[in-house]
Amino acid sequence: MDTAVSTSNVPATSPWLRIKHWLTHLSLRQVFVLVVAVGLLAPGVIFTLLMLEWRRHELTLQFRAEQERVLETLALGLRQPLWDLSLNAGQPLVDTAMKDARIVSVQVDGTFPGEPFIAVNLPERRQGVVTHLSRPVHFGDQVIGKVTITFDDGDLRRRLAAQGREYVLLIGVMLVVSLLLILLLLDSRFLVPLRRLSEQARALTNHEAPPGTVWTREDEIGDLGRQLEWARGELHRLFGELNDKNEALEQDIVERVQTEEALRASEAKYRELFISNLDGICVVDMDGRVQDANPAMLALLGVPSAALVGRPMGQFVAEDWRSYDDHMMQHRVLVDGHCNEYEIELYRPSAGLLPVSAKGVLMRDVDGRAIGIWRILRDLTERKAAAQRMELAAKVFDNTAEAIMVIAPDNRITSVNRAFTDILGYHADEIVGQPSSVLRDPSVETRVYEEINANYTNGGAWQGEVPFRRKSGGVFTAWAQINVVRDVTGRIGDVVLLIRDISDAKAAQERILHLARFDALTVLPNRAYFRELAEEAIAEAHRHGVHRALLFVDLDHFKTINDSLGHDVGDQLLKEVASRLNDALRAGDAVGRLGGDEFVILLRNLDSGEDASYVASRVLERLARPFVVDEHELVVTPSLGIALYPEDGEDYDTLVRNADAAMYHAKEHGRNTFRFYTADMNARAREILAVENQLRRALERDEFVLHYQPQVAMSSGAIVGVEALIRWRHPERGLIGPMQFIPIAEERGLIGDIGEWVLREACRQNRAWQDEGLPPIEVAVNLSAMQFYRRDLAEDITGILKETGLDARWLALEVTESVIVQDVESTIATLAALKAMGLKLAIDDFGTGYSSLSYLKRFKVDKLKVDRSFVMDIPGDADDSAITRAVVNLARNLGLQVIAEGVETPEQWSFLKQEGCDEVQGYLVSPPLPAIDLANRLARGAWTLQG
Ligand SMILES: Nc1nc2c(ncn2[C@@H]2O[C@@H]3COP(=O)(O)O[C@H]4[C@@H](O)[C@H](n5cnc6c(=O)[nH]c(N)nc65)O[C@@H]4COP(=O)(O)O[C@H]3[C@H]2O)c(=O)[nH]1
Repeated sequence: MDTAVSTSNVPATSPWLRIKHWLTHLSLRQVFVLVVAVGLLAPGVIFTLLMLEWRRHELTLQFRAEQERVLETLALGLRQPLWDLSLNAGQPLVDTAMKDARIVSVQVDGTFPGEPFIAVNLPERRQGVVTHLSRPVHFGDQVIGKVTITFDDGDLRRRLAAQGREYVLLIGVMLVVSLLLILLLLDSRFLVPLRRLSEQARALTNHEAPPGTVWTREDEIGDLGRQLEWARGELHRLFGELNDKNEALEQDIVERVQTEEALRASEAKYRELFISNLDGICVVDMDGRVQDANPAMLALLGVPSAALVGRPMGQFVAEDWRSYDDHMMQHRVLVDGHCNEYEIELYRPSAGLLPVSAKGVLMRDVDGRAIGIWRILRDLTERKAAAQRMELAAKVFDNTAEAIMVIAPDNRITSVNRAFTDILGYHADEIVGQPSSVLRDPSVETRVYEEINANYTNGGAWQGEVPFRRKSGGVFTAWAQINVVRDVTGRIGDVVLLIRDISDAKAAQERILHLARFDALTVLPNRAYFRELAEEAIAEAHRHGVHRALLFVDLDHFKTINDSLGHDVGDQLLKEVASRLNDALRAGDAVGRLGGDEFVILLRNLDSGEDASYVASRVLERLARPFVVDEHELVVTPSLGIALYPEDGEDYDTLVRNADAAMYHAKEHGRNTFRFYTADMNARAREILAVENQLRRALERDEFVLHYQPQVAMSSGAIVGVEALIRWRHPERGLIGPMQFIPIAEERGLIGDIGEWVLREACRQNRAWQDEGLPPIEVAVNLSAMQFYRRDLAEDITGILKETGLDARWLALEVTESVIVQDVESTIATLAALKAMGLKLAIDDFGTGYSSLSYLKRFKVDKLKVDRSFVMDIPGDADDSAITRAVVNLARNLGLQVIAEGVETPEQWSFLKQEGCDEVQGYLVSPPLPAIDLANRLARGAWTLQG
């Protein structure tokens, strides 16, 4: 750097100085190259020049000799030709000489004047310096001519130049080889070691890490290197030691500073701890005087620092506790170095006593000598209040009526109250520590409990019904309120369960639900619930594309039984019917009660409509057997209507409506049967409804009229009685027969009033005929089941007879066989009562019902009426003839009269007469006639079979 500066200051004027400056800045390698180059080049050049000069001289001499020799030769050779002046002889000699390229010209002159004898000149050979040499030609002693040769030294010069180039090349090669060898030597012997020395020296100056240089050479450089390496190693070691000492010193200083800082921080921290501690802390000396107190202690005692510091601590301990506190300090703290927490009361000058927990720790100096006591006091007011609350909570826990159970996070039961042991039957010792799962109802899927667990774990609280298992194994449903207690970090701690046994409430709820769904009497699904079931089944059928059937079941004449035998009997009967209906069904089918005597059956397993008819038949069959209720043997037949899903309706209401219509149809067709719904039934159902409405007003409007059909004695042909048959003079439809409205009136409960009207009118008319002076006859009146089973039937009839003035013996009552067998015992009693009044009694439609012959004997009837259905086909039909014959014989054997109805032909008449029938009634004698016509007929006298 300094050199460079000085370089720039060198005046550029002096070339010598510039060269000197340049030389001083050359590197060692450059200097060596320069020295070797100059050292080798200068002698080489001088040697070359000397050699060249020597060579030129030698070649010049050699050239001169050759010139002399050529000249001599030619002069000798031309002596004769010149003498002879023979050009032919001289010319070849000259030409031979001219073959030498260095000869430019040859001229042979004779001594005679004129032209040279021979002259040959080749000027183009002239390239260098030319030399003219001449020699006389002697012949003997005579000079006869002269030979002159011109020589060119171009060849000589060329040879000299070539020689020079060879020398230069030789010297160049020598120089390069020498330089290379020298540089190689220089590099390996000097420059590389020097560089290493230089690096060593640099490492030495920079106190760098030891390079680990090893010098093996034994020359001066190696020696120097080793010395340097040793010096560097020593220096490094010394620096290392210095550094270590330095670092140790620094570390020492840092540690000391840190210790001081830590001490300061610790002091500050402990001071802060002391100041900010919520517990009252004070330092008392060995005399018990307060040295220092934290704000909490001042607050605890309610005094300022000045009032406490320097005062004996004992002054602030309640008198009662002073000696105890003193004892703890003297015998615990001073002896053991500390004491456990104990309770005392502080005396606060301005606020009275305060319960505190106290603690003491002995303070020692560095030599372990006791120098004071740390006194730590904690307000116990809150803790005591909490303890009281805990005590209260424990009392509540123990005395509450609900079972309480606490479950730890590991699902083990940690505590239970008394109610728990009462309700679940476990003693606390038995259940505490057990997993809560022991209380699970084993029949309930674990999943249910897992869901409950998840609910309260996620929500923090949950309440609902949980099934539990008592120790006894019994299970019950409890209403559980579950609360999760979390710690301050939000982690789930204990789980508290309040368990209330709701089995009773649940049972009550189930009963209510049952009541809401099931008919209380028959325990069948009620109207609403059956609808639910049916709608469900319909929806299911809709989904699966299958069939269903709805059967509407109505009991024939149930109202009669209910009204006559009382509701208790009716209820019992319905229960029995329900039970038999249930029995008639297959699994999966259902029966419900719509109300009264109406039942519905839902058939689920249905392949076709035929299946429904099988079930309907089975129902008919099951209900056909008499029911025994309270000693009454009752026969109840049902009428069934069947509607199919989806053909007859796609919803429940439509299906019920259509099944109902079909049921009416069944009733119209003689009851105790079933009918499938057909589209026109609804029209019929509407018509029935219309009829019912009109019927209700028909009595008021006096639209009924009685026709009378004569009954004649077969023996005499005399009219012995008439059957009163009702007709309805409908304002629009004209005269309507009883079959079109009596079943409806019976079904809708209208028959009572109508029947009473018929009775009254028939009695009135009969009395009127008698009053007219016509021969007295019996008037037979049909009694519906409902009328027949009315409790006050006898009373009513007595009243009517009295009212109309008809003697009882002129009134006959016809009751169908199916009615009287409904309740045999009642029938017997009723018939006896009627009989006692002096009335005549006939069993209508005899042979169609199921009357047992034993009953027949007990029924005090006067007459059996062979049903028209048998009479119709006699005498042609053997069966009907046999039945008719049997009935006639039976009547005779029992001492009863027998009358055949529906007699239309003389053959029937003859047959009946032959069999011994007493009376006949039928178109053969007369159709039913208005009263006036009948009177005329009566007046005409006896009827005889024409022809
Ligand atoms: N084919 C045919 N029929 C004959 C012949 N002789 C009479 N009849 C009909 O047979 C029915 C006889 O009455 P029933 O068997 O008591 O059957 C009666 C009876 O059960 C009921 N009925 C009629 N009036 C009353 C009534 O005032 N009260 C009650 N409860 N039922 C009545 O209506 C049923 C039908 O009465 P009606 O239509 O008047 O039909 C009458 C009568 O017109 C005959 O030779 N051939």
